Amino acid sequence: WDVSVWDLRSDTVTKPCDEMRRAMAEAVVGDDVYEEDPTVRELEALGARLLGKEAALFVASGTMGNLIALLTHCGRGQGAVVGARSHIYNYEGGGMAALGGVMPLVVDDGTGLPSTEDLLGACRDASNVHFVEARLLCLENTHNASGGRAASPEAMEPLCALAREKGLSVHLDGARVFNAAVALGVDACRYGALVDSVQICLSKGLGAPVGSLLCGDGTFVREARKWRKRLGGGMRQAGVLAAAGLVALRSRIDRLAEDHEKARRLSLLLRREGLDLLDIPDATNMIYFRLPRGTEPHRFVDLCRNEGVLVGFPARDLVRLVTHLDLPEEAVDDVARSLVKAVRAL
Ligand SMILES: Cc1ncc(COP(=O)(O)O)c(CN[C@H](C(=O)O)[C@H](C)O)c1O
Repeated sequence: WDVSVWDLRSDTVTKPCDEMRRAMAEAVVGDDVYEEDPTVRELEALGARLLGKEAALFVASGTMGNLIALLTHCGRGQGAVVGARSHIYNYEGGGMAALGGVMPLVVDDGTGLPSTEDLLGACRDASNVHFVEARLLCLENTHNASGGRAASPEAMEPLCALAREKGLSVHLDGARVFNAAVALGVDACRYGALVDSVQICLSKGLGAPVGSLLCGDGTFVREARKWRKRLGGGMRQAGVLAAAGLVALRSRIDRLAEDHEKARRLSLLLRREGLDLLDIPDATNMIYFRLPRGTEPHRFVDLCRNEGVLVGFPARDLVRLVTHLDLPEEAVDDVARSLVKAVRAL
């Protein structure tokens, strides 16, 4: 592995392998706006099957998949219940408001999932002219800001049942749902069965260069396809990209356990050297650790880069490390040594 720098900023940095590049070059393609690209159709069918949904739509990114779900489920002035620390609420440019006029109804998701009490509190009496009508509950699994924490289907079930009882649809931001499924040893279908729509990323731990799938029932996906077109997301010969996604879904799901093992081992090594790691229940491929108070983030990032490691900074004194398939197991010890050296140099 002749790599000068190990990139642990995110699992979004994974690059397509030779197998994907061959599949991309050889992909049979057609015009996907006419729904005639056979490789896109095959990818959508496989994604839907893996999540136990009727249909799926290939989209350019996880953000686009989540946005299309919000626009399909909610009308202008209606509310989507979102976690205060969720990606949808914090890192998608406010698309739900900017493009959909959808009102975020923010609840605490400190443990990765909101409580049923907070969900109930967000579902206010829509007949009262003062209140926003909640139409959608958005969940995130694994939960990024909680450290890539995986939630079990059992943990999600009461929220989904209450949402249904209150007449809300449920969307799962499943950018890393396969990390959750693999970490907890459950079939991803069990998550799909709990929700009305689920967005899965092909371009993170699964290693495809581009894209996500938005899965749901046929009616939902037909409406979502219309929203994708309105957003300019209708793609022509996208089978070139979908071919990589097929390799990802066919052969990169189970190996996510390797990324989780790398994160476990790296955590052990960093803890042993006294770094202040956050305890993450049901951890997957992420590590968060605190820096000494008052550390200038950019100084630490530079120190790490000088030691050959790129790190992420989700909050002022919090460092995030994400393991992935482009970080080999044998590099973990080097990464640990480099990070400890950078902390010691602060
Ligand atoms: C839970 C979740 N849902 C959606 C997305 C958006 O996916 P993309 O739009 O980047 O494909 C992300 C990306 N997360 C990225 C990362 O973790 O490095 C950054 C923060 O945007 C995500 O973590």
